[in-house]
Amino acid sequence: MDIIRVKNADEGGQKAFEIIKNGIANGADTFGLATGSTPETMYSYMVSSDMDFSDKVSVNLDEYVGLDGNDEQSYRYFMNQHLFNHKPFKKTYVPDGKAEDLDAECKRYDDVIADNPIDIQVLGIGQNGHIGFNEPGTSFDATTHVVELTESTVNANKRYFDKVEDVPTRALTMGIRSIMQSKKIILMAFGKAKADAVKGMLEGEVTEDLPASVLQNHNDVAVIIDEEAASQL
Ligand SMILES: N[C@@H]1[C@@H](O)[C@H](O)[C@@H](COP(=O)(O)O)O[C@@H]1O
Repeated sequence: MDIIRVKNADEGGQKAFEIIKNGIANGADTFGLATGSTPETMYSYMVSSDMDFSDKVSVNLDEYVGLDGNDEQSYRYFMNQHLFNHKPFKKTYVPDGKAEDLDAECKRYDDVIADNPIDIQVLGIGQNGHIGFNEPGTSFDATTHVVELTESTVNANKRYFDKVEDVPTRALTMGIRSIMQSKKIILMAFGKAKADAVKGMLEGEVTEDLPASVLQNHNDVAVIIDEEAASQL
């Protein structure tokens, strides 16, 4: 893994943006995208650039079950606000959290991923080492599936909701197997709360107990970490 140490989230977002830019110069046209506070600076750099993404495709990692794209807490809404409303893409995919048949939606999303192989996948990391919404214990062979979120994840994400009871307890997520099929992966982690997960991911054993550790088995990963996230290394 290529470990890129930066001062803060702003510099990290800039580095990630440069990797995206170089990727595009080398033919990348399908991007696996992530939500959360971590990639926000990268999206800002994309939005304020003069780049055109109108022939690019995006495939997002995950969505809360029960939230519709107009809901301000949905990941579809987040993506529209932070990127797509400013920089239109040719096509943007996010799992449908309101699908009546969630199993069928998982199958449909696997077809989307198969039809749009990801050139560059952007990831954040949860405090417990989750990627996307693949919580500890998820099989490395998983494809798109419905997950019951752990208490740690619900608590970490409650800051976006009025009260903790409003945080959905289930989500649809791309599986680890699909994430690992991306040609290139950029994982960003900023802040002290991520330090233990970052240490486990980089220095621990490869184990389903810490999903991000699977990235040790991928041959093209850039890990962008700030000083606080690197503080346990
Ligand atoms: N499903 C998302 C992940 O994709 C994200 O990496 C994680 C960390 O979020 P943040 O970047 O806000 O710390 O939160 C959520 O669980």
